[in-house]
Amino acid sequence: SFASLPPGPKPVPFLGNVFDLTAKELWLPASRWAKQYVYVHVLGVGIVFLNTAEAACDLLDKRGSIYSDKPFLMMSGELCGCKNMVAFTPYGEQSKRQRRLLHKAFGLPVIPTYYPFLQTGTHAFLRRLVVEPSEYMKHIRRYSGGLTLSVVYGYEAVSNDDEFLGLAEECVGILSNRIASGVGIWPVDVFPSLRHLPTWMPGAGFKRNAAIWKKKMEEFVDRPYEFMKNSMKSGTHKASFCSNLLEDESIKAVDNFEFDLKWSANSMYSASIDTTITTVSHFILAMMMHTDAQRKAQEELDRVVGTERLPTFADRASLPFVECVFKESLRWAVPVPLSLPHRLMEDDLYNGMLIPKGTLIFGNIWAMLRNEAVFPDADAFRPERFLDKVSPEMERKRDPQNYVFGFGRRECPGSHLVDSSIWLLIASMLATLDVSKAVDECGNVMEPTVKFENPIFRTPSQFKCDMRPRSQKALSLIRQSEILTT
Ligand code: HEM
Repeated sequence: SFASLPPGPKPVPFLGNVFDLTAKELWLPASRWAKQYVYVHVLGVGIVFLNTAEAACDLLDKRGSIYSDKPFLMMSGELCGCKNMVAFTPYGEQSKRQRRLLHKAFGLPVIPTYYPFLQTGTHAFLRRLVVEPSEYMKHIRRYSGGLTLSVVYGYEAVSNDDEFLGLAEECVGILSNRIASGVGIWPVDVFPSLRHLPTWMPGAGFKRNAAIWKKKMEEFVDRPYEFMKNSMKSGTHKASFCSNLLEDESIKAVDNFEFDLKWSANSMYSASIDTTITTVSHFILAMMMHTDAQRKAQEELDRVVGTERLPTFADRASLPFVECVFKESLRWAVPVPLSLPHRLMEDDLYNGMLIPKGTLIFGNIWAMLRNEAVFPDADAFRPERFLDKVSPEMERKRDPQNYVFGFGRRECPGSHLVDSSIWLLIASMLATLDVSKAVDECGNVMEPTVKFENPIFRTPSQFKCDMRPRSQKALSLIRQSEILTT
């Protein structure tokens, strides 16, 4: 018998499921179309959404040798110049070299060497937040972009309007809202000859946009790198991931080293910003909606850390409820809900279905983290769920960190950094701030309304909230942190 394709919504002739693939919250219909796996196609490009952890593990992890490629896309890769960004590089020598560099920068063993950086960055974030709480999104951007700029390039962002931070905001915005919107497939990806349309012709608007975006992307990759090289030349540089590697003669000898370094550095920088913003905004939203959970975490911090100092990594093991808040924030946020696409390199058979070579595979992380069998009352923010005693197997199954960073050989190389950086940010905010719903001029409590408009990241639109120091003592701890760290 012939194996059939996985189920999915009915396509229209020729165009396929173009009309089903909305740019907003695509993870919602993708979860509804079928329980386990969904097949759609756009202009003949096959796409599978994997809605269960089992399917993601069976295919993306266990069959990683054929499920780790990336699509070659004429529009994003070639015309917009993104093909050497780590999330776009085909599976092979280049992607392996780049991932080795990322691992050198942010692999598990090196994370503790960043603790002082993370501490200083977190305290500076708190200081900005108490001065200007309504601008929390900008402060998170400055924190996360600033952290990678300084660790990766030795560059210190001087203000929220820093030029490199602005460039990153603009470029990541173009990438996710324009270039990769929907599932990121453009007519020119399917009919490469369209690239030869003269730019002035109707229908060639994509070429004019691509030319503008490509220039921006090149600036985004080149300018921080040139800053770092110039400061090395003049001897004014701060030691950074890039400068350390450039001074290491044995590594420098590897073919394509500088090219890989430049693009890997940019990938670390660009991938850390919107993901951190999304996670921390969800945490703030959750705390203002669930003051009971906030109080419980604060009581734990007061009992374990006291109110005479700010929390540190040494406290982490003694703060089980803060850990639950951290995990639940990641689960509830699902910062990258459809992960990033992988491309299947050969025809594959799975549970009697045929998945053709070239199919793009999206792990539907949103659906996995809303699975009622593992997370009862899954839509609710309920940190206590992680305190329920369960088997070691279930313990692993319900750990959001096993999902939110994607799967297999393309899994997020920033996961260890995030585990430390966002934990400290959350613990420090809980220790010092009270978060509640904002109140308008007439004294009415304002219920937050959030929308999710970014096609790649589940970033909540900015909402109003009230954030203030828990006490005079907390405020002076925040202010003193500057003196202590400088
Ligand atoms: C809460 C924070 C973050 C989340 C939820 C997150 C999530 C993800 C996900 C889902 C993927 C796709 C994995 C796949 O294809 O299966 C990914 C890829 C990636 N992430 Fe992250 N990420 C976060 C932060 C970071 C940070 C801080 C860095 C900086 C080092 C980073 C660097 C990357 C890179 C370079 C890739 C592409 C990897 C490849 O294609 O080989 N991420 N991330």
